[in-house]
Amino acid sequence: MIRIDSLTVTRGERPVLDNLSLAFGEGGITALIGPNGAGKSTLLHAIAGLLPAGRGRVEVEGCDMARTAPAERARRVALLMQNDQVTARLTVEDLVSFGRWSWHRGRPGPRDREMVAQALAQFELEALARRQIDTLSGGQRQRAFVAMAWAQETPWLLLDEPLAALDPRHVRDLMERLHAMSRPGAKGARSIVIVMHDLGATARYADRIIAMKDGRIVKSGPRALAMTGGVLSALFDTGLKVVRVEDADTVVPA
Ligand SMILES: Nc1ncnc2c1ncn2[C@@H]1O[C@H](COP(=O)(O)OP(=O)(O)OP(=O)(O)O)[C@@H](O)[C@H]1O
Repeated sequence: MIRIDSLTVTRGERPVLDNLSLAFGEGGITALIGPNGAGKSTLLHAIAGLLPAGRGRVEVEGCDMARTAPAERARRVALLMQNDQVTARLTVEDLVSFGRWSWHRGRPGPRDREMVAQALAQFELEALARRQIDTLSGGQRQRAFVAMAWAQETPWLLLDEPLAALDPRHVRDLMERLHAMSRPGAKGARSIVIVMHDLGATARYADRIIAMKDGRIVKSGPRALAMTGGVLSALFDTGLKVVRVEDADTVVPA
């Protein structure tokens, strides 16, 4: 369970998260949606415990994240930040191995090697394992970062716009994979919170949405109920509607 109580985060003069309260349970994909500057990334950072303790409280499975040591936090949530970059010369395998740091602290064991191998397989990176990160395409690099977060083996996976550099096939492949691994009861199931701008993918794959605007929650709940044309149109200040095409929902201009 993630529980957020009266959370206010101020940058400069104004609150970017404004007295926000919210709770949601394990399992499935929770999509954070909303216009640029709504506060989605800030909320993800707050859940990961990366903001200084301020007004309000964020708990992940009963743990007050702003007051928990980094290594402890890193066993509860893995955060993939937006536009994560590496400047060092690293291979894909090296990068994915970083996901295991909180477990081995510099002395990788068999479990660490097994999880890195699984991560490379899960995200179709085996053929790229020895390539330097800075020689990859944007989409390949993005997959390598998601694999690193996955290898951290946390119950919660927080992903900030992981679809940004992906072509349609890789959007579908990644979302299918995340969807499968977030099913309650799946082997090693993860609960996934994901910032998404792709409303079509949100309509198709999210189980739950949290719609944010101006640092507040406009609507949250099961996707099928909360993600309506009315909510989306008000959220993005443009006419949008949810329609069913073949077996899945998608979003089109109203
Ligand atoms: N370090 C900072 N200093 C000042 N303002 C900041 C800082 N970080 C974020 N903000 C402001 O906080 C607000 C929320 O930013 P945030 O990145 O959380 O939004 P977002 O919903 O993730 O946006 P986007 O969809 O564009 O990524 C924005 O107005 C942003 O300019």
